[in-house]
Amino acid sequence: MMWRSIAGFSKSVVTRSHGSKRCFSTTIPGPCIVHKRGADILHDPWFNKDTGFPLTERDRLGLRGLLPPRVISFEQQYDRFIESFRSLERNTQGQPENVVSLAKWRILNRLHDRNETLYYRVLMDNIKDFAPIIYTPTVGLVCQNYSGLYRRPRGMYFSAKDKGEMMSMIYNWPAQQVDMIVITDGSRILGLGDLGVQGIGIPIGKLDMYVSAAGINPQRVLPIMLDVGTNNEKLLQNPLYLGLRQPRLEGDEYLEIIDEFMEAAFTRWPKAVVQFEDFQAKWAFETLERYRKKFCMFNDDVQGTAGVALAGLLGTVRAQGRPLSDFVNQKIVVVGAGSAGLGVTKMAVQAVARMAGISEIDATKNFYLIDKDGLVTTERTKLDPAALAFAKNPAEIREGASIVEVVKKVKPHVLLGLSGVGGIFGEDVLKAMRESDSCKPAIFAMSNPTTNAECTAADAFKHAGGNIVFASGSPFENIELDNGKVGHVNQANNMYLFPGIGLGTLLAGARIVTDGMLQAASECLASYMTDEEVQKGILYPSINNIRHITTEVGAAVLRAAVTDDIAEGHGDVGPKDLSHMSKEDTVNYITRNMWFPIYSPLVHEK
Ligand SMILES: NC(=O)c1ccc[n+]([C@@H]2O[C@H](COP(=O)([O-])OP(=O)(O)OC[C@H]3O[C@@H](n4cnc5c(N)ncnc54)[C@H](O)[C@@H]3O)[C@@H](O)[C@H]2O)c1
Ligand SMILES: O=C(O)C[C@H](O)C(=O)O
Ligand SMILES: [Mg+2]
Repeated sequence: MMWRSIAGFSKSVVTRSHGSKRCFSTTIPGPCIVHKRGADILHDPWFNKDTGFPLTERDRLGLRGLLPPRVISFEQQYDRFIESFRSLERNTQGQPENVVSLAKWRILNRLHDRNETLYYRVLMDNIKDFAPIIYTPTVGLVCQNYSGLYRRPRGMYFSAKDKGEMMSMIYNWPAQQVDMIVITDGSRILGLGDLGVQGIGIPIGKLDMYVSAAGINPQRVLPIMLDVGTNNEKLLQNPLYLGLRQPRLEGDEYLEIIDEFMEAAFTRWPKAVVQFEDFQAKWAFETLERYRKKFCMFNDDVQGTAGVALAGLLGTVRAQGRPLSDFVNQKIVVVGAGSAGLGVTKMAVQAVARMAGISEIDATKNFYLIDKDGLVTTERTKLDPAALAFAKNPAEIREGASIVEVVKKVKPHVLLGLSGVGGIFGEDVLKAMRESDSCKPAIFAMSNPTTNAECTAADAFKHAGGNIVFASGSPFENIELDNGKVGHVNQANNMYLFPGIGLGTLLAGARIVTDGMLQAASECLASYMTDEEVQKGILYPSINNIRHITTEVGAAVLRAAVTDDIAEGHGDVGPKDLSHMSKEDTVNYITRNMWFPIYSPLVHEK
């Protein structure tokens, strides 16, 4: 059931990702063993080639007569799909944006359901156009409407009703091997809140990025929905809602379910990597602490986001023309003290402490944390213990001060939003950033999807000025400035790190994901951009380069796992082999192990 990775072929693919031109190699891929015949193959998206089955293969697999006679090449199938996508774009012009976005998602999803090889090929080669559909922002809309959009199952569902059954249920998954699992409980889907079982769209979208960016074999990915109920009244009232119609489990009842799932998953696939995604803050932190030393897992919202944000923050120092060591003097206001905001603040404070050789307590001096009740100070009652470390002295600025008050008083170098509240960086806040102590103030509106971004790119450049550095979690177009220059829009999204973290961890055979591995990932991303690019305000690579940056991040993560002495090797490659690899060898090893979508000859085996 397993497709071999195509040694020697994918390397050219990784470097090729610098451009957007597609190419179809003539390299002959290794065979793929299939245990079914006839129509069963046509109905299995892992093996299906649609009209692309060569005649000899049709004979061997019992497909003769089940397809129209003409054999269509992969290239022709590709072109045909792209043409139907473009024609959909033309035909839906002028229709409401949500309608168009969902229509585009549907056409891609249908291909995903039918022919995975072609799906991933069009996704990879057109990632800039298609990521906003299978990932943020459209994936948010899809989750909101999932019960209505649902046609076919994808991934696995473990519900509170499955208690005691999970160890056997996990064997219902048809693939022998699973490398990457992305799990959610649907409690905080992007900035859209509790979407219950409908949050399954997020693990699916994240794993699509794993396949396209990290070359994880799509037969070895597993999206998981842990349905412990929902507190979303609208969903509970919706007769079409597909999840458990009960309030969310809390406390030990909740933890017992997730413990059982983790035990089951790692019993069947001891070498898998599990990514936690879009859990509400309290469970994001609690599960991370509970499992990070026991299982090979990480939390993308807490740790992936932190690494991406830190890379961007270091980029803003370079963009100001200052040495990186000046990071310790940057004043940073973080709006949003949840799983993402706290993760970012913690990692950035640790970086300051390291660079300045000071304690983490002293390193918090230049950080200001704001939540829904305003500036967090030591005067705050009922403060989340994780936020306490960053609470200010109210003598400096009053408890609960608003964003605009803090910005006016602090004149920060960076204003970073992870609040989930759309438009919260209003005109007054953005205009106040003009008084920043930085020559290139940075505004990071990182909340997703687009409607939940703290401000739009256009508003940021209009009100805060053309000299800002801007980044958002969901994509915006670059802005044409009045002076004829371009206001560059960066996408500060954890997609630049999580695929590489997962890939490096997997190929290292790391037992756990250490802070050293996460730091290496962030540093790799930070140093990826050239000085020339950062001077122009370009802090992150183009999404067209995501496969290349992911390879580099994967190599950095793998090497950090070796340094931390937790790499146990992968397949035939043992820990000794890993430790003897040079940086270049590591990149080559990673590249060789990345899956690439191309039709392999199918060989039937009983
Ligand atoms: N760009 C990325 O890569 C990325 C990564 C992770 C999360 N996010 C986005 O960040 C957002 C938050 O995610 P989270 O997991 O931290 O959520 P969360 O629910 O854990 O935290 C939200 C925080 O925002 C605060 N908040 C709410 N309303 C506020 C207001 N009016 N003013 C100031 N603060 C307010 C809350 O008090 C809380 O501290 C979501 O929109 C998510 O999509 C983006
Ligand atoms: O999913 C994304 O686009 C980023 C992030 O994980 C989020 O929760 O917003
Ligand atoms: Mg997330």
